[in-house]
Amino acid sequence: MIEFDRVTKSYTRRGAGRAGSVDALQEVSLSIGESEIFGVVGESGSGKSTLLRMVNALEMPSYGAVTVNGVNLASLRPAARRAQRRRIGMVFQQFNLLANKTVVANVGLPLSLHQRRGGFCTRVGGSDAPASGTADRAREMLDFVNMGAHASKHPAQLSGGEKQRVAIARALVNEPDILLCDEPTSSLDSQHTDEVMATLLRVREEMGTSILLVSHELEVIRGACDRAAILESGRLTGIAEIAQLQAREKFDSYSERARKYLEGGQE
Ligand SMILES: Nc1ncnc2c1ncn2[C@@H]1O[C@H](COP(=O)(O)OP(=O)(O)OP(=O)(O)O)[C@@H](O)[C@H]1O
Repeated sequence: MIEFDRVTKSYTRRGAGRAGSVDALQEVSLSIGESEIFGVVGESGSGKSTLLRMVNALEMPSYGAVTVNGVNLASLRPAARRAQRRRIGMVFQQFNLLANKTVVANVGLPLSLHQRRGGFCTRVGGSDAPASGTADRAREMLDFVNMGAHASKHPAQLSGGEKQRVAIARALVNEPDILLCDEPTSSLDSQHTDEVMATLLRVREEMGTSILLVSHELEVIRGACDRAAILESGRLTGIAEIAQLQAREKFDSYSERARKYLEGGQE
C-alpha cells in the first residue's frame, strides 16, 4: 500500500552559519501494508515528520520513490496529487481545529472545501452551518468517535482528548485509505491518550484504514502498532515487530474493560 524505495530527502539550509544541505532521510526503504498500524520512532530531528509528510506528497523525495497504492507520487500532476491527498487523512499534535467554527462545521470542512472546488457551494448565506449532506456525514463521523453530543460546541469548550477525537473525525470524513498521525497524543494526559488510541484502533478495526503513527511515546507505539520503524539521523536502523495484543487492551475504556471482564472473565 505504501512503499518507500531508497528515499533520500535533502533540505537546503539558508542563513548565516547554517547554509548547506541536510539529509532529513537517507536511502530509506520500507513497505506498509493495508490495515496496518505502523509506528515511526526516533529522536528529535531524525526525520519522522519528513517521512510522514512524504506519504501525502507534502514533501517530495530528492532521490528514490514513494509509491501509494501502486502510484509513484512523483508521477502525479498537481490536480491528481490533490485528489490523492484527499484519500489520506492527517492528525496533528495541536489538533488544528478552527476556533470560530462549531465542532460539526470543523469536521465537515474537508467535504465543504472539496465540494466548493468541484464547482458548487454548500454554504447557505455564509452561515457557519455545513449543508445538510455534509452535516449528516460529519455527524456520522462524530458519532463514530463518540463526540456526537458535542456537535454544536466550539473547540474551546472541549478537553484536549475531545479535540483530538474531533480532529480524527475530520480526518476520516473523506473516507481515507490512510491516516497519518503526527504525535497525536503528545499534548494529552494518560487518560486522554488512552481514549485517542482506543479510537485509532477502532478506525483500523472497523474501517480497515492503514495508520502511520509518529510518536516519541514508546508506550503508545508498543500498545498500538504492528511494527515500528526506528530512525536515526535520517537512516532507518531497524523495524521492530510488535506483537502486543494484550497491551492493546490497555487503551480500552473503563466500560469496555468492564464488559470484557464480566462477559469473558478476563481483565
Ligand atoms: N523545511 C525544512 N527546511 C530545512 N530543514 C528541514 C526542513 N524540515 C526539516 N528539516 C530538517 O530535517 C531534519 C529532520 O526533520 P524532521 O522534522 O523530519 O525530524 P523529526 O524527527 O520529525 O523531529 P521532531 O521530533 O523534533 O519533530 C532536521 O534536521 C530538520 O532540521
